[in-house]
Amino acid sequence: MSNQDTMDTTWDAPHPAQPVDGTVIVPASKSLTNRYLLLAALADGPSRISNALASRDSDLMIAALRALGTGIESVDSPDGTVQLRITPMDLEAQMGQVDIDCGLAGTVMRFVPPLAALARGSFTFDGDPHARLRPMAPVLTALSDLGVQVTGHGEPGLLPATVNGTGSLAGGRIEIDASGSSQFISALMLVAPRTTHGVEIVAAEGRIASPDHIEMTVQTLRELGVVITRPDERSWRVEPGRIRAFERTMEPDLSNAGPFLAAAMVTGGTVRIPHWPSTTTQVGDQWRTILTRMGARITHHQDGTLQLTGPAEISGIDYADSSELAPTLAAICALATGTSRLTGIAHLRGHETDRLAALATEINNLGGRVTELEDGLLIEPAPLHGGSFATYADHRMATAGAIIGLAVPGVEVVDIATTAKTMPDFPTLWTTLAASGKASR
Ligand SMILES: O=C(O)C1=C[C@@H](OP(=O)(O)O)[C@@H](O)[C@H](O)C1
Ligand SMILES: C=C(OP(=O)(O)O)C(=O)O
Repeated sequence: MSNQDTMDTTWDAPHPAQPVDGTVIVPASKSLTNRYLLLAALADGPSRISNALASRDSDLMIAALRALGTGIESVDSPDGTVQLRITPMDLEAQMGQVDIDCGLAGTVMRFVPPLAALARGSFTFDGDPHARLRPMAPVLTALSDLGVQVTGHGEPGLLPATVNGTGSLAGGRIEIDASGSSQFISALMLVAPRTTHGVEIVAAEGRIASPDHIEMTVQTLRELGVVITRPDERSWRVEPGRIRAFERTMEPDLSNAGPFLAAAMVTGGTVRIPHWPSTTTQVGDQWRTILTRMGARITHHQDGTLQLTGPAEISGIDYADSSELAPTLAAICALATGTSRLTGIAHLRGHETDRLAALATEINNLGGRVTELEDGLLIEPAPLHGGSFATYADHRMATAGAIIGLAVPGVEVVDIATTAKTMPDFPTLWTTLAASGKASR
């Protein structure tokens, strides 16, 4: 596959002589930060988000919401975290013609168009070159089905596209094909309480991608007072009503905790992640199950710190629906002594890049034995060697390359800066962790 979206700078992945032994403060969840930001724009009063994620995706969400008339003030806290104070958008304001940059953020390109339909103006969405390849049709079609005027400017069902908002949405029943992304359903669900009659969302026949992220949307809305019922297991009825203003502290991003936990897995070291929530809607909580099955010893301490010690040998795993955890998991599997099968992730072909092709190509370039399946990856044990690891503008490809480099000498990750999408400090956090080992390996 081509690597045209990436820059050609390379980063020598740290390859420490000792197993890692460190504590990592993982930045806040992208999925929670961007959901709460959008809901604050629609809430019934000013809201506050503490420990907000500061990254490209959250910056893009903030810029998009500001362009729609939301007031967002960023205040640096003494502990180094960011607090956002949000004043809801004025749905009566005339916004005119507004351009919205989605970058490569799925949460911006899918979640913001329905919000634009509630505003007054003409809102044109576009993004990075690869954003124009990510599926958009189910969101744009659902908006059309709800009576919104939507105009595409490129290939049908892709960005760029313009949404003409009239300041209100009647609501109604819509069917959404969520086989390509859970974000299509989340997008309509997030604005549904502010429609006149509410929305009943029915998942069209077929697999529902990343279902945990839909549940995160449901739980977040319910927590803010929105009534959601389940007419059956493939539909959600969202009642019209207020979204309560709130003050919330964001959890660490448990998906982004993955690479650091992986560092302990692949070096046989120990990593501690403070503030691991005892209950959460984040898919990354599955690391506890996944990595235990692969041989890790995990303790969740009373103070909230999750501690993981990696095994001498990593076991392979059969795992379905790993969603955004898959690139990190694939990197760990490539270093396992047994075979792994990651399934239920066909929709990863529409993520930041075609992740199934990218992972197979890049791991195999380092001597790996990865086969693309129709809906996932088969990863067989093979001795890996150093080389260049291309990342295709995908932050999780970059962290996957770093994980392999920790265990294999001479791995050079192309465009490590792409990690800024959700974790701008990744290179520093990683280099510090890599240097944390005490005992000899
Ligand atoms: O709603 C969200 O915050 C997300 C949903 C998932 O998207 P898909 O359903 O497209 O996998 C996930 O992979 C993405 O990183 C974040
Ligand atoms: C798929 C991902 O992102 P996005 O929110 O852009 O879809 C991801 O972060 O793995």
